[in-house]
Amino acid sequence: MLELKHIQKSFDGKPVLKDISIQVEEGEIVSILGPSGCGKTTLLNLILGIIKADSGEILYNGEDLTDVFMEKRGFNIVFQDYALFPNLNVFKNITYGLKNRPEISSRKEVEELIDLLGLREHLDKNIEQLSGGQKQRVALARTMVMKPRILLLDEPLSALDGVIKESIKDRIKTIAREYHLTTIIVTHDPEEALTLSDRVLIINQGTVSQYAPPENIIHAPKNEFVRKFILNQLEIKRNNIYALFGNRVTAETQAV
Ligand SMILES: Nc1ncnc2c1ncn2[C@@H]1O[C@H](COP(=O)(O)OP(=O)(O)OP(=O)(O)O)[C@@H](O)[C@H]1O
Repeated sequence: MLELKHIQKSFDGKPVLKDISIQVEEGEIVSILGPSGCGKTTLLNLILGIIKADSGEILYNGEDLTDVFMEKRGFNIVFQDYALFPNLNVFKNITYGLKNRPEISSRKEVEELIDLLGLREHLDKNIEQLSGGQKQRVALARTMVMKPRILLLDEPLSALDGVIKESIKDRIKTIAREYHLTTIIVTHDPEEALTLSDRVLIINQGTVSQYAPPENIIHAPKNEFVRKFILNQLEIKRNNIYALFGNRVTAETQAV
């Protein structure tokens, strides 16, 4: 279990995270959701260990990681821009981290992951020959072969659309379930957070606005912010679509 206790972080004297306390169970998928600039990426970086909190504690299975360096925490992140090596092919990108630490994953485990993520037919390709969704899957595979204790994803679906988005969403869920991997995802999209996660952390003004399973957020929003920011956004999306096409669909349906 990952525990954050009273995390505070300011930049240049301006508080970004004022008091964040949450617990993430082993194998859980948690989304961090909130408006632009609310501190989502900052919180992810604090968990990863790239930056340090001003105060508060980070514990993993009871071990205090607050002052432990990033490399020693054993967490791993897939960055928003994937950060793949353009001069290496897909297979070499996936296995890059194993060069110095081959004991982490066996050849069989690497092969299983390649199949799970549907990458077998792309192994010899260069990175620039891949679509956004394929790059995303390579980035996921590259991170997964290193067997992180926690998988961190920064806006993993933001560059993807439609069917590809749904398929990556399913693969993230499958990986989290199959590997019983604690997964923490930053997103600004309420639909993504609510459909992908076991629990959603909603941050507003540096504090936890609500931290609950998606069904609770939908059926029992804890405050005005959750109602307005999260649920209204979904309602507006829906209404926009129906305002555009609702009548026409009905007319055509009736004509048939
Ligand atoms: N290294 C830094 N130095 C100074 N200010 C920073 C730094 N990193 C983040 N900030 C500030 O902290 C605030 C939160 O940034 P953060 O990137 O965590 O927000 P976010 O919720 O991920 O935003 P977005 O959804 O737009 O990506 C912003 O006001 C940002 O300008």
